[in-house]
Amino acid sequence: MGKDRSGLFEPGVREYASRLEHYTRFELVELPEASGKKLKPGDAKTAEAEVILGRLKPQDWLVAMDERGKQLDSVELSRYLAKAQTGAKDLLFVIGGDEGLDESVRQAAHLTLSLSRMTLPHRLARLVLIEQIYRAFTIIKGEPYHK
Ligand SMILES: C[S@@+](CC[C@H](N)C(=O)[O-])C[C@H]1O[C@@H](n2cnc3c(N)ncnc32)[C@H](O)[C@@H]1O
Repeated sequence: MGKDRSGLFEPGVREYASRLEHYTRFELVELPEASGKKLKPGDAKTAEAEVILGRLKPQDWLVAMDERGKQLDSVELSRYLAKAQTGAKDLLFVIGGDEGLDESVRQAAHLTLSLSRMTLPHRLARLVLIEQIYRAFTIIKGEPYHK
């Protein structure tokens, strides 16, 4: 959720997005956050959830990013990606806005994934996640990036 124009993390995200193009079709979708629109936090999350779930297609595996989710190591994440490839699934990783993700998004998720038990700003979570997706593809290909 939300655009990243901070200049802090976005160059790194762009770099990994361009590296990922060698391995897969990758699209970064920045949906407008509802939290700045004078809605109560709960209402903002519900509004954002409707937009997120409205984009879900039958072939998608939704991965809800949440610090309370399951923790995988990089090799385990690479196996998850490989399994999605084998099953011809599109992975839709969703990072929440300031208020986090609505329960309905977590309920609809194929996997709720934690990057750590610590709360990260969502723009930093985006950078960490995309690096891990890139790393996972290099693991699948047996390339030396992951040591
Ligand atoms: C600022 S955090 C929201 C925190 C919110 N208070 C909550 O309880 O979810 C914004 C988003 O970044 C992502 N995020 C932050 N820390 C994370 C972590 N450790 N693991 C996975 N995702 C994380 C999640 O998608 C979260 O919805």
